[in-house]
Amino acid sequence: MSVSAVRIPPSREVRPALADWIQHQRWFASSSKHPVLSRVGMWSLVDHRHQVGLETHLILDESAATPVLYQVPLSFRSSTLLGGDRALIERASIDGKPVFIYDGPHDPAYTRALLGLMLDDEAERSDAFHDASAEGHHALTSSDIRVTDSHVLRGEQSNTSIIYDLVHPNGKPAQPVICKVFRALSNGPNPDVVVQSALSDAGSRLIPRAVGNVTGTWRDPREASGRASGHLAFAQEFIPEVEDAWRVALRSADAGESFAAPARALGEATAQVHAELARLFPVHGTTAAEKAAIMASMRERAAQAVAEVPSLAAESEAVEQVFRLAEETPWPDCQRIHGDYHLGQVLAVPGRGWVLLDFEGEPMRPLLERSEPDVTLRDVAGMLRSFDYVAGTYAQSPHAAAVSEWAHVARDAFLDGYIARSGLDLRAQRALLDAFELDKALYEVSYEARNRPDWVSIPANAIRYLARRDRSRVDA
Ligand SMILES: Nc1ncnc2c1ncn2[C@@H]1O[C@H](COP(=O)(O)OP(=O)(O)O)[C@@H](O)[C@H]1O
Ligand SMILES: O=P(O)(O)O[C@H]1O[C@H](CO)[C@@H](O[C@H]2O[C@H](CO)[C@@H](O)[C@H](O)[C@H]2O)[C@H](O)[C@H]1O
Repeated sequence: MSVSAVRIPPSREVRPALADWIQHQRWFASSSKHPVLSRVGMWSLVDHRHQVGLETHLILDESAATPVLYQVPLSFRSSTLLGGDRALIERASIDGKPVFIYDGPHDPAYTRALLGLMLDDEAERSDAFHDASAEGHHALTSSDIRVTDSHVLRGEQSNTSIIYDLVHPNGKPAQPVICKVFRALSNGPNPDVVVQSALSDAGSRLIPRAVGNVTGTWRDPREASGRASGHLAFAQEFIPEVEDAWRVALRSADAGESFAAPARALGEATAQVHAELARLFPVHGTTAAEKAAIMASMRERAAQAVAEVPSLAAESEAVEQVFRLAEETPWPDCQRIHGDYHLGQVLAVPGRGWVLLDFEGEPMRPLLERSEPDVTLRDVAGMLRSFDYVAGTYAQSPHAAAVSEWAHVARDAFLDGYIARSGLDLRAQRALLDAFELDKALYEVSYEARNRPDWVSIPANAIRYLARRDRSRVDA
């Protein structure tokens, strides 16, 4: 029986079962026990068999000081989805008929329609009441493919990623695709899509090939104009059975192996991506206003970190001294960068080397700010912090001292690789690099306090060290 005609009635109300389900999702950011939810938009996709209703609801949560808008794709079936028990949100009765409502990314009808929207450049509009639309765009290099299977990527994720198994029209297996469905929506282009699509269209092998994306416009009570537009989903080549650099590094540190060669290669890859970004996007001398804004943001983060971990107040003067030194040195140019660069954002791909992911920037920054040109040293500093995190992870183990040395060697090798490929003498920019590294550790204190309180000591200890380290040495 077809349920494609079934619609949740056009009200702003969110059904109680859906409200309850949303609160338990990993991507639901609010810590409030009483979210204030309303439906502000919706669009439908067309199931190619016309048997499943596919609606994407835009649900606003106003329980926090800053309201958050979520993208919630749902599928409506007249009978149960085989193997879909864990994705069932509600068993409802609409217009006297039984309807099974599922989390869309787990329903093959939704995943197929979503990829089709991108590859066929289709557009979907909702009615006047729901006032939203979605449009698919295929990438330059996308090819003719057919979906054979799909599943949701497991693990801790702030968005929801769908992995597709695909075949070419002749039945031969095609490279699988991963499609990230952005959950928290903001006005403006998403840097993850913009930056990686540009790199991919230019033929870069240092990021996964782009396949397509979905953009949308919607009514948005958070905007002064009442409307917003931005990216809703992004599909890329999926590189199966690979590990990220964080896992590779942890294993290497645990085994007591030197990470010098991989870290050097990572430094080279990082410099290469920065060079490609400088070719594809504008580069300009950092203005006094940009410098002032970055320094102000560093001081804001320092205050925030002290608010999270009051004992860090003892470091405030030393932190300020690092910032003052940074202000006095000449600054390099501004350009597009990764923005939240760490070992978890890099894949180790046999035969291809390091491949960078997730150019979305720091999740705790507003989206529009994350698309602004920045100093490449921010990425370099992010990765230096990540090597320190490996050491921090083993801080209580019997071989803590050896892992600390492991991290020191890895940091130095990473800088060597970056310098060799970029031709920039990073060590001559030590004062500024130190400030960016301290800034990242300050950000991490707030990030960990909110997300993984057990980890706070890693960046907090780093702040104590970085604020007071001997600056007469030029190594990492
Ligand atoms: N193209 C890809 N190929 C292989 N694995 C990927 C790919 N994209 C993402 N992943 C895996 O998914 C994880 C989450 O992806 P990420 O882009 O960081 O999502 P999020 O922004 O939701 O955290 C990555 O750490 C990686 O393990
Ligand atoms: O990957 P995301 O974009 O969600 O980034 C956030 O989460 C990261 C943790 O998953 C966090 O990274 C911090 O922890 C890493 C180890 O798990 C470490 O390698 C990084 O250096 C450290 O910053 C990241 O800061 C945060 O934005």
